[in-house]
Amino acid sequence: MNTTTKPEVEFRDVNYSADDLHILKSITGTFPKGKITTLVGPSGAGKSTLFKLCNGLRSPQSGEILIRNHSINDYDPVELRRTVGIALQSATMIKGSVLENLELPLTLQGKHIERGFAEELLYDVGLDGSFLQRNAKDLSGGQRQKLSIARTLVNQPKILLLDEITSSLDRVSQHDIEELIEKINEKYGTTMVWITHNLEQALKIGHYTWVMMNGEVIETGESSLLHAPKDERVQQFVKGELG
Ligand SMILES: Nc1ncnc2c1ncn2[C@@H]1O[C@H](COP(=O)(O)OP(=O)(O)OP(=O)(O)O)[C@@H](O)[C@H]1O
Repeated sequence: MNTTTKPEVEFRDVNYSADDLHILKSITGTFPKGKITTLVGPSGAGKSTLFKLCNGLRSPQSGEILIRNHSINDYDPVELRRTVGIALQSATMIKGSVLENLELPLTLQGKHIERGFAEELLYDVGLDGSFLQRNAKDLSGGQRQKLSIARTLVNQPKILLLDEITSSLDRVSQHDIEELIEKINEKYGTTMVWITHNLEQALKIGHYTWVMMNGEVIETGESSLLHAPKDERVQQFVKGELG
């Protein structure tokens, strides 16, 4: 990895256990600032758990996590949630309009969204302003995912965690989402970390890649590492011989 790239998130020997299970083992590494890092690995490798550590939903038993050069422990929970946004495969919506769903992060703070900002966010994800009054439950899967991404942008996060956001979408919607993530990354300089099972997507979208297995980080570097991994287990994984 290019050593001149600044880390936006840094893990120093991080260990996490739950129910006597050692889920994350001595995680050390960085997600570089302003770049898209893809996180790949077999099912159960610990990828989603790593995300939960990044946004404070879980705390490690040992080690240190730095977010923008500050210990995660120094952030108050609201500030951390604003700094680190997360979008999930499920793109869960509340009952109501697109507008009500979009402004949810502000409603929770007792505020409303300004119309112009709402329209800009929809524009960023390829939806026009006429969507605002539509019922969120009538959106297609791809549109719902776009709205979910727009909603994470309301707080203007510096870091965006994307957990399998295209896995349940058809190829066209998948491609749409990939393009808009690249666009958002360029427009706002948002640091992105994207968990994906799709290695083709990881190669296409990621500037960097982390490969995780059994709670460990096995290989990291520029995404092209997936063409010629050094580690034998990663070689097997990219050939589809592991989960
Ligand atoms: N609270 C918990 N208690 C016990 N085990 C847990 C808990 N949370 C996660 N695990 C286990 O930790 C391991 C890692 O889970 P995690 O969801 O992070 O993997 P993943 O790499 O995201 O998998 P997938 O690609 O299938 O989503 C799994 O074996 C899971 O069952």
